[in-house]
Amino acid sequence: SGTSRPVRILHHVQKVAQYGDAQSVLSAVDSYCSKIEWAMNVGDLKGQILDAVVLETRPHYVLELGTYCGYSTVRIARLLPPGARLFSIEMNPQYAQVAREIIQHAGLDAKVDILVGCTSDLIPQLKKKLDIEKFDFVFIDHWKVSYLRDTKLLEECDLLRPGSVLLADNVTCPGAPDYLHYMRTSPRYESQYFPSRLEYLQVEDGMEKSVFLA
Ligand SMILES: Oc1cc(-c2ccc(F)cc2)cc2cncnc12
Ligand SMILES: [Mg+2]
Repeated sequence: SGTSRPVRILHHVQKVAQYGDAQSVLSAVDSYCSKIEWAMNVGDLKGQILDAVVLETRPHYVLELGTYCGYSTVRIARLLPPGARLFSIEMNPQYAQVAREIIQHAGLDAKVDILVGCTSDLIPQLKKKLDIEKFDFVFIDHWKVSYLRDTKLLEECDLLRPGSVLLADNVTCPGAPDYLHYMRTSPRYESQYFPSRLEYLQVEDGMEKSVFLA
């Protein structure tokens, strides 16, 4: 097949979703990935947990680790007040380009910056590059082996404040056992598990919400 899966998703969004309507973009991705071909978007079921945590947190500065096609980026950005900013890190340049076009189709490109590179390289540069002090909300959804390393990097780079909320996808499937153990035993976090299902399937998955204490 000539195109990639993310490009096929983008073409479907551009064909069926209303320009400037974030909800129609989310619905287009979810219908394509539940009926035509599976893709690793957070999906609508876990997406409702993400929505609830974002609304409860009311973040001004948001960091996302792992953009893919931008589904969760749109999901989060559509709930942010004017002036709030979302920075999303994606290491695959093709994914990043598809995400930019899906986010633009949703009319949310003014709130979102996609940074292409490896989280371990970019996280230490964020304070200087973005002139940001701390992140109020972090959505972790990239490679599971990097969850714990990157969380410790956020701490070391002083990018979290008391009350910062971290929400991690896929802590059950594919799983992030070292991250879960750290979050559930560290005195620096208050952690809570939200059981759910893997996107578009009946497989068990879940999200871990962790509040940084100090
Ligand atoms: O939500 C996700 C799901 C899966 C995944 C893949 C294969 C499988 F069999 C089960 C689950 C992989 C991911 C990688 N990065 C971010 N999110 C992901
Ligand atoms: Mg995921």
